[in-house]
Amino acid sequence: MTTGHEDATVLITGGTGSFGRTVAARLLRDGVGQVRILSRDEAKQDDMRHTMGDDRLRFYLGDVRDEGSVDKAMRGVDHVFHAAALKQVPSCEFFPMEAVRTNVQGSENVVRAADRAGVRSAVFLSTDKAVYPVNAMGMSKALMEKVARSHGLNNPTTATTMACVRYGNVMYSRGSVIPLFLSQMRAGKPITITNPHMTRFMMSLADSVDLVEFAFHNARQGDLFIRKARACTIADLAAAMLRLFRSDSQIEIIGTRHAEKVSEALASREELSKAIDMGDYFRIPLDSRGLDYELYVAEGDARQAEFLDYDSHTVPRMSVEEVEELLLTLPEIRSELALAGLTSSRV
Ligand SMILES: O=c1ccn([C@@H]2O[C@H](COP(=O)(O)OP(=O)(O)O[C@H]3O[C@H](CO)[C@@H](O)[C@H](O)[C@H]3O)[C@@H](O)[C@H]2O)c(=O)[nH]1
Repeated sequence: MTTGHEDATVLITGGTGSFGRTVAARLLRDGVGQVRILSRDEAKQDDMRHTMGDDRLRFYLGDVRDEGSVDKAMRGVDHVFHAAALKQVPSCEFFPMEAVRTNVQGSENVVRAADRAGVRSAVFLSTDKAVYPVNAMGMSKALMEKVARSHGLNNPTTATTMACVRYGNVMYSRGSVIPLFLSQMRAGKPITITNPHMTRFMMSLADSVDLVEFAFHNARQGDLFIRKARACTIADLAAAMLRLFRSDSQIEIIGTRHAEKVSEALASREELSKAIDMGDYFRIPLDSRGLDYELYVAEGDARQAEFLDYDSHTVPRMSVEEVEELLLTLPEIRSELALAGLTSSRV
C-alpha cells in the first residue's frame, strides 16, 4: 500500500489483529516512514513486534476510550486506519454501553485527535451490521459512521479527510464460523448451523484490505465505501466445507443466536440511490446539504423507490462450487487441506 510519500507516518488503531497486521505488512513492504500501532494488549504487541521485526514499526499502549493516549499516538501522523472496536455481537448485547464507549466515544476521540494533529486522512472500519442495525454492535458502528462522516460538515476548514468502509463477514476471521466448522469436523463432531437459509456476504481478508486501500486512495470528505461482494447461505457454506475436507460430519440445526439477522445489507436503498458505481466498489457520498432543515423536508428523492437494498438475500448467490472456489483462495484453508493430506482438484 503506497502513501504517496516515503516518509509518511501511519497510525493503525486496534492494529494487532489480522487486519492491522496485513495493512502494516503492506505499508512496510511498499516503503513507508513509520507504522504506529495503538492497542491495549501488550502481549499481542510483543508478538507482532517479534514476528514482523521491522524498526519502522512502533507500538503505543493505550485505549481509544482515553483521549490522552490517542493524542499521544497521533502526534506527527499523516494517515490513520481506525480498526479498534468491540466487534462481537453477543458481548455488545450484554454490555451495550461498553460498545458505546469504545465504538462511538472512542471513535470520536480518534476524530478529534486526528483533527487536532492535522492528519491528512482517516479511514474508519465499519460493518454491514451497521445497516438497519438490530444489535448493539451494529448500532454503535452506525453511530461511529455518523460521527466520522459529519466531522467535515461541522468543521469545513479541517485538514483531515474522514471516510468509512463497511465490511461483510471476513472469512476465517478469529472466532467466526469457518474456523468453527473446521474444528468441529476435525473433532468428528456435528457441524452446528443456526439457520440454513441465513445468508452472509463473504469477503477474504485480502478483499477487505483492498477495500480500505481503495478508500484511502479515493476518499473525499465524508465518503463511505463498500466493496461489491458475493453472498451464500450458511447451508451452502457448510456443504462446501464438508466437501473440501471430505468430511462425513452430520449437521445439527441450533437455531438463530442472540440479535442475529437472517440477512445483512452492505448498503440501504436510500444510500444506493446516491451511490457512485466505481467498478468493484460503490462510493456513497455524504449528504452535503447544510443544516437547513427545510431542504430535508421539502426535497424528496423519487429515485429511491427504484433501488433495492444491497442485501445478502438479493445479490446473486454463490453456488456450493463457487463457495468452494472462494474458500480455496484463502491461505488458511489451503494449509489446513495440506495438513490433512488433502488436495483439491480445484487448487
Ligand atoms: O455455530 C454457528 C455459528 C454461526 N453460524 C452462522 O454463520 C454465519 C456467520 O457467523 P459468524 O462467523 O459468527 O459471523 P457474524 O455473527 O455474522 O459476525 C461476524 O461478522 C461481522 C461483520 O458482519 C463482524 O463484525 C463480527 O465480528 C463477526 O463475528 C451467521 O449466519 C451465523 O448464524 C452458524 O451457522 N453456526
